[in-house]
Amino acid sequence: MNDLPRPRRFLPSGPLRGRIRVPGDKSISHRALMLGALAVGETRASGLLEGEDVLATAAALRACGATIAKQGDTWSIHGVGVGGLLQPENALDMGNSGTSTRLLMGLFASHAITAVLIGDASLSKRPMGRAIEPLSRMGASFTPSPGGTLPLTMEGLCPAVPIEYRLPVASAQVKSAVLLAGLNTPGVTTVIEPVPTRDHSERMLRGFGAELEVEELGGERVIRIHGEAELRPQTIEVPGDPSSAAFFLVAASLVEGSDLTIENVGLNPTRAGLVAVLRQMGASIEEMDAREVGGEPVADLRVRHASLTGIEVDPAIAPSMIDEFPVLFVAAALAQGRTVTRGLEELRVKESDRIAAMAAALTAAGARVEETADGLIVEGTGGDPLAGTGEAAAVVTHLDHRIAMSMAVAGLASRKGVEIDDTRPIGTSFPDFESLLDRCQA
Ligand SMILES: O=C(O)C1=C[C@@H](OP(=O)(O)O)[C@@H](O)[C@H](O)C1
Ligand SMILES: C=C(OP(=O)(O)O)C(=O)O
Repeated sequence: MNDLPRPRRFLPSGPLRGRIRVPGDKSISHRALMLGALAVGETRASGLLEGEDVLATAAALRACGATIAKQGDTWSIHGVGVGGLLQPENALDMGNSGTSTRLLMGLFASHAITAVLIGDASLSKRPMGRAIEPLSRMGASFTPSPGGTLPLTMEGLCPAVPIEYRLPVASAQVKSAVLLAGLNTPGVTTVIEPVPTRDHSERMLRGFGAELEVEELGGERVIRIHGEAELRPQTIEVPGDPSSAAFFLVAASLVEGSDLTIENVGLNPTRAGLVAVLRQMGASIEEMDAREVGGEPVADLRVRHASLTGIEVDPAIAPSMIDEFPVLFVAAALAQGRTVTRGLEELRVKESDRIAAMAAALTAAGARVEETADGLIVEGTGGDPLAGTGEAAAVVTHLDHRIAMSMAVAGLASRKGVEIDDTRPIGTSFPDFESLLDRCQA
Protein backbone atom coordinates (compact mmCIF):
# COMPACT_ATOMS: atom_id res chain seq x y z
CA MET A 1 0.00 0.00 0.00
CA ASN A 2 1.28 3.53 -0.75
CA ASP A 3 2.08 5.76 2.23
CA LEU A 4 -0.65 8.36 2.04
CA PRO A 5 -4.37 7.72 2.58
CA ARG A 6 -6.42 8.15 -0.59
CA PRO A 7 -9.82 9.62 0.33
CA ARG A 8 -12.66 9.75 -2.19
CA ARG A 9 -16.22 10.99 -2.23
CA PHE A 10 -18.75 8.62 -3.82
CA LEU A 11 -21.64 10.69 -5.16
CA PRO A 12 -25.28 9.89 -5.94
CA SER A 13 -25.36 7.86 -9.10
CA GLY A 14 -27.32 7.48 -12.30
CA PRO A 15 -28.34 3.93 -13.31
CA LEU A 16 -25.72 1.19 -13.49
CA ARG A 17 -25.84 -0.48 -16.88
CA GLY A 18 -23.97 -2.78 -19.22
CA ARG A 19 -21.93 -5.92 -18.79
CA ILE A 20 -19.00 -6.23 -16.42
CA ARG A 21 -16.66 -8.92 -15.12
CA VAL A 22 -15.36 -8.92 -11.57
CA PRO A 23 -11.87 -10.28 -10.83
CA GLY A 24 -11.08 -13.86 -9.86
CA ASP A 25 -12.20 -15.39 -6.58
CA LYS A 26 -9.81 -14.49 -3.76
CA SER A 27 -10.27 -17.74 -1.81
CA ILE A 28 -9.74 -19.88 -4.90
CA SER A 29 -6.74 -17.81 -6.04
CA HIS A 30 -4.91 -18.32 -2.70
CA ARG A 31 -5.55 -22.05 -2.88
CA ALA A 32 -4.49 -22.36 -6.54
CA LEU A 33 -1.11 -20.83 -5.68
CA MET A 34 -0.65 -22.96 -2.57
CA LEU A 35 -1.55 -26.30 -4.15
CA GLY A 36 0.40 -25.38 -7.29
CA ALA A 37 3.41 -24.73 -5.06
CA LEU A 38 3.09 -28.27 -3.63
CA ALA A 39 2.62 -30.13 -6.93
CA VAL A 40 5.67 -31.32 -8.85
CA GLY A 41 5.61 -29.73 -12.32
CA GLU A 42 3.82 -26.73 -13.79
CA THR A 43 0.36 -25.58 -12.69
CA ARG A 44 -1.24 -22.91 -14.86
CA ALA A 45 -3.90 -20.60 -13.47
CA SER A 46 -5.98 -18.10 -15.44
CA GLY A 47 -8.35 -15.53 -13.99
CA LEU A 48 -6.23 -15.38 -10.81
CA LEU A 49 -7.02 -12.36 -8.62
CA GLU A 50 -4.11 -9.93 -8.65
CA GLY A 51 -5.07 -8.24 -5.39
CA GLU A 52 -2.55 -7.53 -2.65
CA ASP A 53 -3.74 -10.44 -0.47
CA VAL A 54 -3.12 -13.01 -3.21
CA LEU A 55 0.20 -11.39 -4.15
CA ALA A 56 1.25 -11.77 -0.48
CA THR A 57 0.57 -15.51 -0.75
CA ALA A 58 2.59 -15.69 -3.99
CA ALA A 59 5.54 -13.85 -2.43
CA ALA A 60 5.56 -16.14 0.62
CA LEU A 61 5.49 -19.27 -1.54
CA ARG A 62 8.35 -17.93 -3.67
CA ALA A 63 10.33 -17.38 -0.48
CA CYS A 64 9.78 -21.10 0.25
CA GLY A 65 11.14 -22.27 -3.08
CA ALA A 66 8.20 -22.23 -5.53
CA THR A 67 8.63 -20.50 -8.89
CA ILE A 68 5.62 -18.28 -9.62
CA ALA A 69 5.47 -15.98 -12.64
CA LYS A 70 2.89 -14.37 -14.88
CA GLN A 71 3.06 -15.19 -18.59
CA GLY A 72 0.57 -13.17 -20.63
CA ASP A 73 -2.79 -13.66 -18.92
CA THR A 74 -1.80 -16.89 -17.20
CA TRP A 75 0.10 -17.55 -14.00
CA SER A 76 2.65 -20.34 -14.06
CA ILE A 77 3.53 -22.09 -10.80
CA HIS A 78 6.35 -24.62 -10.53
CA GLY A 79 5.89 -26.49 -7.28
CA VAL A 80 8.40 -28.11 -4.96
CA GLY A 81 6.33 -31.20 -4.04
CA VAL A 82 4.52 -31.96 -0.79
CA GLY A 83 7.19 -31.89 1.92
CA GLY A 84 9.53 -29.80 -0.23
CA LEU A 85 8.95 -26.27 1.09
CA LEU A 86 12.22 -24.55 1.99
CA GLN A 87 13.04 -22.46 5.01
CA PRO A 88 12.27 -18.79 4.14
CA GLU A 89 15.22 -16.48 4.79
CA ASN A 90 13.27 -13.44 5.92
CA ALA A 91 10.03 -12.64 7.73
CA LEU A 92 7.00 -13.26 5.50
CA ASP A 93 4.76 -10.21 5.14
CA MET A 94 1.10 -11.29 5.03
CA GLY A 95 -0.08 -7.69 4.56
CA ASN A 96 -3.81 -7.48 5.32
CA SER A 97 -4.63 -11.10 4.57
CA GLY A 98 -6.05 -13.50 7.15
CA THR A 99 -6.41 -16.24 4.53
CA SER A 100 -2.72 -16.09 3.55
CA THR A 101 -1.69 -16.21 7.20
CA ARG A 102 -3.83 -19.05 8.47
CA LEU A 103 -3.55 -21.29 5.40
CA LEU A 104 0.22 -20.88 5.20
CA MET A 105 0.49 -21.64 8.94
CA GLY A 106 -1.19 -24.93 8.05
CA LEU A 107 1.22 -25.66 5.19
CA PHE A 108 4.27 -24.84 7.27
CA ALA A 109 3.06 -26.82 10.32
CA SER A 110 4.02 -30.15 8.76
CA HIS A 111 7.27 -28.99 7.13
CA ALA A 112 10.53 -28.88 9.11
CA ILE A 113 10.91 -25.13 8.71
CA THR A 114 10.85 -22.07 10.90
CA ALA A 115 8.89 -19.06 9.66
CA VAL A 116 8.24 -15.57 10.96
CA LEU A 117 4.88 -14.09 9.92
CA ILE A 118 4.15 -10.38 10.06
CA GLY A 119 1.23 -8.25 8.87
CA ASP A 120 -0.26 -4.76 8.76
CA ALA A 121 -1.96 -3.01 11.69
CA SER A 122 -5.33 -4.63 10.94
CA LEU A 123 -4.02 -8.19 10.53
CA SER A 124 -1.83 -7.82 13.63
CA LYS A 125 -4.98 -7.48 15.76
CA ARG A 126 -6.69 -10.62 14.44
CA PRO A 127 -6.85 -13.88 16.42
CA MET A 128 -4.43 -16.59 15.30
CA GLY A 129 -5.09 -18.84 18.31
CA ARG A 130 -7.83 -20.61 16.35
CA ALA A 131 -5.21 -21.93 13.90
CA ILE A 132 -2.42 -22.31 16.47
CA GLU A 133 -4.53 -24.61 18.63
CA PRO A 134 -5.08 -27.52 16.20
CA LEU A 135 -1.70 -27.08 14.51
CA SER A 136 0.05 -27.33 17.91
CA ARG A 137 -1.75 -30.61 18.47
CA MET A 138 -0.19 -31.79 15.21
CA GLY A 139 3.24 -30.96 16.64
CA ALA A 140 4.05 -27.47 15.35
CA SER A 141 5.21 -24.87 17.88
CA PHE A 142 4.29 -21.22 17.90
CA THR A 143 5.50 -18.04 19.56
CA PRO A 144 2.82 -15.45 18.84
CA SER A 145 2.61 -11.91 20.16
CA PRO A 146 0.57 -11.41 23.35
CA GLY A 147 -3.09 -12.21 22.65
CA GLY A 148 -2.18 -14.84 20.04
CA THR A 149 -1.57 -12.35 17.24
CA LEU A 150 1.09 -11.50 14.63
CA PRO A 151 4.02 -11.09 14.55
CA LEU A 152 4.57 -14.75 15.27
CA THR A 153 7.32 -17.29 14.85
CA MET A 154 6.45 -20.89 14.12
CA GLU A 155 8.33 -24.11 13.77
CA GLY A 156 6.81 -26.96 11.82
CA LEU A 157 7.27 -30.63 12.62
CA CYS A 158 8.01 -33.37 10.08
CA PRO A 159 6.59 -35.92 10.40
CA ALA A 160 3.63 -34.22 12.07
CA VAL A 161 0.92 -36.07 13.99
CA PRO A 162 -2.50 -36.66 12.39
CA ILE A 163 -5.44 -35.41 14.45
CA GLU A 164 -9.20 -35.47 14.46
CA TYR A 165 -10.42 -31.92 15.00
CA ARG A 166 -13.94 -30.57 15.48
CA LEU A 167 -14.04 -26.89 14.50
CA PRO A 168 -15.10 -24.74 17.46
CA VAL A 169 -15.79 -21.76 15.11
CA ALA A 170 -17.28 -21.88 11.62
CA SER A 171 -14.06 -21.01 9.80
CA ALA A 172 -12.96 -22.18 6.37
CA GLN A 173 -9.51 -20.79 7.15
CA VAL A 174 -9.06 -23.02 10.20
CA LYS A 175 -10.52 -26.02 8.35
CA SER A 176 -8.15 -25.40 5.44
CA ALA A 177 -5.13 -24.89 7.71
CA VAL A 178 -5.65 -28.35 9.26
CA LEU A 179 -6.30 -30.03 5.88
CA LEU A 180 -3.20 -28.43 4.35
CA ALA A 181 -1.11 -29.54 7.34
CA GLY A 182 -2.59 -33.01 6.83
CA LEU A 183 -1.21 -33.15 3.27
CA ASN A 184 2.32 -33.82 4.54
CA THR A 185 1.33 -35.79 7.65
CA PRO A 186 1.43 -39.59 7.73
CA GLY A 187 -1.99 -41.24 8.11
CA VAL A 188 -5.42 -39.62 8.03
CA THR A 189 -6.17 -36.13 9.34
CA THR A 190 -9.86 -35.49 10.06
CA VAL A 191 -11.76 -32.22 10.35
CA ILE A 192 -15.34 -32.21 11.60
CA GLU A 193 -17.44 -29.25 10.57
CA PRO A 194 -20.63 -28.78 12.59
CA VAL A 195 -21.56 -25.84 10.32
CA PRO A 196 -20.55 -26.03 6.65
CA THR A 197 -18.16 -23.34 5.39
CA ARG A 198 -16.76 -22.64 1.92
CA ASP A 199 -15.45 -25.89 0.45
CA HIS A 200 -12.92 -24.62 -2.12
CA SER A 201 -10.05 -26.41 -0.36
CA GLU A 202 -11.81 -29.75 -0.50
CA ARG A 203 -12.73 -29.32 -4.18
CA MET A 204 -9.26 -28.21 -5.21
CA LEU A 205 -7.37 -30.78 -3.12
CA ARG A 206 -9.34 -33.49 -4.93
CA GLY A 207 -8.69 -31.79 -8.26
CA PHE A 208 -4.93 -31.97 -7.57
CA GLY A 209 -5.25 -35.69 -6.83
CA ALA A 210 -5.24 -35.75 -3.02
CA GLU A 211 -7.21 -38.57 -1.41
CA LEU A 212 -9.97 -36.75 0.44
CA GLU A 213 -13.37 -37.97 1.57
CA VAL A 214 -16.34 -35.98 2.80
CA GLU A 215 -19.10 -37.69 4.75
CA GLU A 216 -22.29 -36.27 6.28
CA LEU A 217 -22.65 -37.75 9.76
CA GLY A 218 -25.40 -36.67 12.14
CA GLY A 219 -25.71 -33.27 10.47
CA GLU A 220 -21.94 -32.64 10.52
CA ARG A 221 -19.44 -32.74 7.67
CA VAL A 222 -16.55 -35.10 8.31
CA ILE A 223 -13.57 -34.45 6.05
CA ARG A 224 -10.68 -36.90 5.90
CA ILE A 225 -7.42 -36.28 4.10
CA HIS A 226 -4.82 -38.97 3.52
CA GLY A 227 -1.35 -37.64 4.16
CA GLU A 228 1.98 -37.83 2.37
CA ALA A 229 0.00 -37.05 -0.74
CA GLU A 230 1.41 -36.51 -4.19
CA LEU A 231 -0.21 -33.62 -5.99
CA ARG A 232 -0.45 -33.51 -9.78
CA PRO A 233 -0.13 -30.09 -11.42
CA GLN A 234 -3.37 -28.68 -12.84
CA THR A 235 -4.72 -26.12 -15.27
CA ILE A 236 -7.07 -23.93 -13.28
CA GLU A 237 -9.60 -21.35 -14.40
CA VAL A 238 -10.55 -19.13 -11.46
CA PRO A 239 -14.22 -17.99 -11.56
CA GLY A 240 -15.28 -14.42 -10.72
CA ASP A 241 -15.51 -13.62 -7.01
CA PRO A 242 -19.10 -13.56 -5.66
CA SER A 243 -17.84 -11.43 -2.75
CA SER A 244 -16.75 -8.78 -5.27
CA ALA A 245 -19.89 -9.15 -7.39
CA ALA A 246 -21.85 -8.44 -4.18
CA PHE A 247 -21.14 -4.69 -4.32
CA PHE A 248 -22.56 -4.46 -7.83
CA LEU A 249 -25.57 -6.66 -7.01
CA VAL A 250 -26.52 -4.27 -4.21
CA ALA A 251 -25.63 -1.08 -6.10
CA ALA A 252 -27.75 -2.04 -9.13
CA SER A 253 -30.61 -3.18 -6.90
CA LEU A 254 -30.64 0.20 -5.12
CA VAL A 255 -30.17 2.67 -7.97
CA GLU A 256 -33.30 3.30 -10.02
CA GLY A 257 -33.12 2.41 -13.72
CA SER A 258 -30.18 0.01 -13.27
CA ASP A 259 -29.87 -3.08 -15.46
CA LEU A 260 -26.45 -4.67 -15.09
CA THR A 261 -25.05 -8.06 -16.06
CA ILE A 262 -22.11 -9.42 -14.10
CA GLU A 263 -20.46 -12.20 -16.07
CA ASN A 264 -18.82 -15.37 -14.79
CA VAL A 265 -19.72 -15.16 -11.09
CA GLY A 266 -18.88 -18.15 -8.88
CA LEU A 267 -22.05 -19.54 -7.29
CA ASN A 268 -20.73 -22.33 -5.11
CA PRO A 269 -23.60 -22.95 -2.63
CA THR A 270 -21.18 -22.34 0.27
CA ARG A 271 -20.69 -18.79 -1.07
CA ALA A 272 -24.02 -17.80 -2.62
CA GLY A 273 -25.95 -16.74 0.50
CA LEU A 274 -26.19 -13.07 -0.48
CA VAL A 275 -28.01 -13.83 -3.73
CA ALA A 276 -30.63 -15.82 -1.80
CA VAL A 277 -31.04 -13.13 0.87
CA LEU A 278 -31.32 -10.29 -1.65
CA ARG A 279 -33.96 -12.26 -3.56
CA GLN A 280 -35.85 -12.80 -0.30
CA MET A 281 -35.79 -9.01 0.08
CA GLY A 282 -37.30 -8.63 -3.40
CA ALA A 283 -34.21 -8.16 -5.55
CA SER A 284 -34.37 -9.02 -9.24
CA ILE A 285 -31.36 -11.27 -9.92
CA GLU A 286 -31.48 -13.63 -12.88
CA GLU A 287 -28.96 -16.43 -13.39
CA MET A 288 -28.01 -16.94 -17.01
CA ASP A 289 -25.86 -19.52 -18.76
CA ALA A 290 -25.26 -21.62 -15.61
CA ARG A 291 -22.11 -23.70 -16.15
CA GLU A 292 -19.05 -25.12 -14.41
CA VAL A 293 -15.69 -23.35 -14.37
CA GLY A 294 -12.67 -24.93 -12.67
CA GLY A 295 -14.85 -27.39 -10.74
CA GLU A 296 -17.08 -24.59 -9.41
CA PRO A 297 -20.64 -23.61 -10.42
CA VAL A 298 -20.73 -20.27 -12.28
CA ALA A 299 -23.37 -18.10 -13.99
CA ASP A 300 -23.85 -14.62 -15.44
CA LEU A 301 -26.04 -12.55 -13.12
CA ARG A 302 -28.45 -9.96 -14.50
CA VAL A 303 -29.54 -7.56 -11.78
CA ARG A 304 -32.17 -4.87 -12.18
CA HIS A 305 -33.34 -2.17 -9.80
CA ALA A 306 -36.08 -3.36 -7.45
CA SER A 307 -37.72 -2.14 -4.26
CA LEU A 308 -36.31 -4.10 -1.35
CA THR A 309 -38.11 -5.10 1.84
CA GLY A 310 -36.45 -5.73 5.21
CA ILE A 311 -36.29 -9.31 6.50
CA GLU A 312 -34.98 -11.36 9.41
CA VAL A 313 -31.84 -12.99 8.08
CA ASP A 314 -31.58 -16.65 9.08
CA PRO A 315 -28.31 -16.98 11.07
CA ALA A 316 -27.77 -20.41 9.49
CA ILE A 317 -27.04 -18.73 6.15
CA ALA A 318 -24.26 -16.54 7.62
CA PRO A 319 -21.22 -18.69 6.71
CA SER A 320 -22.24 -18.67 3.03
CA MET A 321 -22.20 -14.85 2.92
CA ILE A 322 -19.88 -13.99 5.78
CA ASP A 323 -17.94 -11.30 3.87
CA GLU A 324 -21.11 -9.86 2.31
CA PHE A 325 -22.78 -8.57 5.49
CA PRO A 326 -21.30 -5.06 5.26
CA VAL A 327 -22.92 -4.52 1.86
CA LEU A 328 -26.10 -6.32 2.92
CA PHE A 329 -26.40 -3.74 5.72
CA VAL A 330 -26.31 -1.04 3.03
CA ALA A 331 -29.13 -2.79 1.13
CA ALA A 332 -31.08 -3.03 4.42
CA ALA A 333 -30.59 0.70 5.06
CA LEU A 334 -32.48 1.48 1.84
CA ALA A 335 -35.14 -1.25 2.14
CA GLN A 336 -38.73 -0.84 3.28
CA GLY A 337 -39.00 -1.76 6.97
CA ARG A 338 -36.70 -3.50 9.40
CA THR A 339 -33.88 -5.97 8.75
CA VAL A 340 -32.61 -8.03 11.68
CA THR A 341 -29.32 -9.95 11.62
CA ARG A 342 -28.02 -12.23 14.35
CA GLY A 343 -25.27 -14.77 14.96
CA LEU A 344 -22.57 -12.61 13.36
CA GLU A 345 -19.94 -12.57 16.15
CA GLU A 346 -17.30 -13.56 13.58
CA LEU A 347 -17.70 -10.19 11.88
CA ARG A 348 -16.00 -8.60 14.87
CA VAL A 349 -12.67 -10.33 14.09
CA LYS A 350 -12.35 -9.56 10.38
CA GLU A 351 -10.14 -6.79 8.92
CA SER A 352 -12.09 -4.52 11.28
CA ASP A 353 -14.94 -5.07 13.72
CA ARG A 354 -17.42 -5.02 10.85
CA ILE A 355 -20.49 -4.74 13.09
CA ALA A 356 -19.17 -1.63 14.87
CA ALA A 357 -17.57 -0.15 11.74
CA MET A 358 -20.76 -0.47 9.67
CA ALA A 359 -22.96 0.78 12.51
CA ALA A 360 -20.81 3.92 12.75
CA ALA A 361 -20.51 4.40 8.99
CA LEU A 362 -24.20 3.94 8.23
CA THR A 363 -25.22 6.16 11.13
CA ALA A 364 -22.92 8.88 9.80
CA ALA A 365 -24.59 8.47 6.41
CA GLY A 366 -28.02 9.02 7.96
CA ALA A 367 -29.26 5.43 8.33
CA ARG A 368 -31.11 4.18 11.39
CA VAL A 369 -29.07 1.35 12.85
CA GLU A 370 -28.95 -0.42 16.18
CA GLU A 371 -25.86 -2.43 17.10
CA THR A 372 -26.35 -5.64 19.10
CA ALA A 373 -23.72 -8.06 20.44
CA ASP A 374 -23.99 -10.30 17.38
CA GLY A 375 -25.52 -8.25 14.60
CA LEU A 376 -27.27 -5.10 13.40
CA ILE A 377 -30.91 -4.09 13.33
CA VAL A 378 -31.49 -1.70 10.45
CA GLU A 379 -34.61 0.44 9.83
CA GLY A 380 -34.68 1.11 6.10
CA THR A 381 -35.64 4.35 4.38
CA GLY A 382 -38.05 2.60 2.00
CA GLY A 383 -35.94 3.61 -0.97
CA ASP A 384 -35.37 7.29 -0.11
CA PRO A 385 -31.70 8.23 -0.52
CA LEU A 386 -29.63 8.26 2.68
CA ALA A 387 -29.42 11.76 4.09
CA GLY A 388 -26.89 12.61 6.79
CA THR A 389 -26.75 15.99 8.43
CA GLY A 390 -24.85 18.58 6.43
CA GLU A 391 -22.27 17.69 3.81
CA ALA A 392 -21.20 14.26 2.54
CA ALA A 393 -20.95 11.74 5.39
CA ALA A 394 -17.36 11.09 6.52
CA VAL A 395 -16.64 7.39 6.93
CA VAL A 396 -13.73 5.62 8.61
CA THR A 397 -12.74 2.35 6.93
CA HIS A 398 -10.24 0.96 9.51
CA LEU A 399 -8.01 -0.64 6.81
CA ASP A 400 -11.01 -2.73 5.73
CA HIS A 401 -11.62 -3.09 1.99
CA ARG A 402 -15.17 -4.34 2.46
CA ILE A 403 -16.17 -1.35 4.61
CA ALA A 404 -14.71 0.98 1.95
CA MET A 405 -16.56 -0.67 -0.96
CA SER A 406 -19.83 -1.06 0.97
CA MET A 407 -19.87 2.61 1.90
CA ALA A 408 -18.98 3.56 -1.68
CA VAL A 409 -22.21 1.78 -2.66
CA ALA A 410 -24.04 3.68 0.10
CA GLY A 411 -22.72 6.90 -1.47
CA LEU A 412 -24.42 6.07 -4.77
CA ALA A 413 -27.74 5.80 -2.93
CA SER A 414 -27.30 8.94 -0.83
CA ARG A 415 -28.39 12.56 -1.18
CA LYS A 416 -25.00 14.23 -0.82
CA GLY A 417 -22.48 11.46 -1.17
CA VAL A 418 -20.23 9.53 1.19
CA GLU A 419 -16.61 10.47 1.80
CA ILE A 420 -14.39 7.41 2.37
CA ASP A 421 -11.27 8.27 4.40
CA ASP A 422 -9.05 5.86 2.49
CA THR A 423 -9.69 3.81 -0.64
CA ARG A 424 -6.28 2.10 -0.63
CA PRO A 425 -7.47 -1.05 1.21
CA ILE A 426 -9.73 -1.83 -1.77
CA GLY A 427 -6.57 -3.05 -3.55
CA THR A 428 -6.38 -6.09 -1.27
CA SER A 429 -9.30 -7.82 -2.97
CA PHE A 430 -10.62 -5.72 -5.87
CA PRO A 431 -8.02 -3.39 -7.43
CA ASP A 432 -10.26 -2.24 -10.31
CA PHE A 433 -13.41 -1.69 -8.21
CA GLU A 434 -13.44 2.08 -8.69
CA SER A 435 -12.83 2.01 -12.44
CA LEU A 436 -15.52 -0.67 -12.96
CA LEU A 437 -17.98 1.33 -10.87
CA ASP A 438 -17.20 4.51 -12.81
CA ARG A 439 -17.55 2.59 -16.08
CA CYS A 440 -20.99 1.14 -15.43
CA GLN A 441 -22.35 4.52 -14.30
CA ALA A 442 -21.24 6.20 -17.53
O1 LIG B 1 -11.05 -19.56 3.58
C1 LIG B 1 -11.18 -18.45 3.03
O2 LIG B 1 -10.69 -18.22 1.89
C2 LIG B 1 -11.94 -17.38 3.72
C3 LIG B 1 -12.71 -17.70 4.81
C4 LIG B 1 -13.47 -16.71 5.58
O3 LIG B 1 -12.78 -16.47 6.80
P1 LIG B 1 -12.99 -17.36 8.13
O4 LIG B 1 -12.44 -18.70 7.91
O5 LIG B 1 -12.23 -16.60 9.19
O6 LIG B 1 -14.48 -17.36 8.37
C5 LIG B 1 -13.64 -15.40 4.85
O7 LIG B 1 -14.10 -14.41 5.72
C6 LIG B 1 -12.36 -14.96 4.17
O8 LIG B 1 -12.55 -13.80 3.43
C7 LIG B 1 -11.84 -16.01 3.21
C1 LIG C 1 -12.15 -11.53 5.79
C2 LIG C 1 -11.59 -11.34 4.61
O1 LIG C 1 -10.34 -11.79 4.23
P1 LIG C 1 -9.12 -12.34 5.08
O2 LIG C 1 -9.66 -13.08 6.27
O3 LIG C 1 -8.36 -13.22 4.14
O4 LIG C 1 -8.27 -11.16 5.50
C3 LIG C 1 -12.33 -10.67 3.51
O5 LIG C 1 -11.82 -10.68 2.38
O6 LIG C 1 -13.42 -10.11 3.73
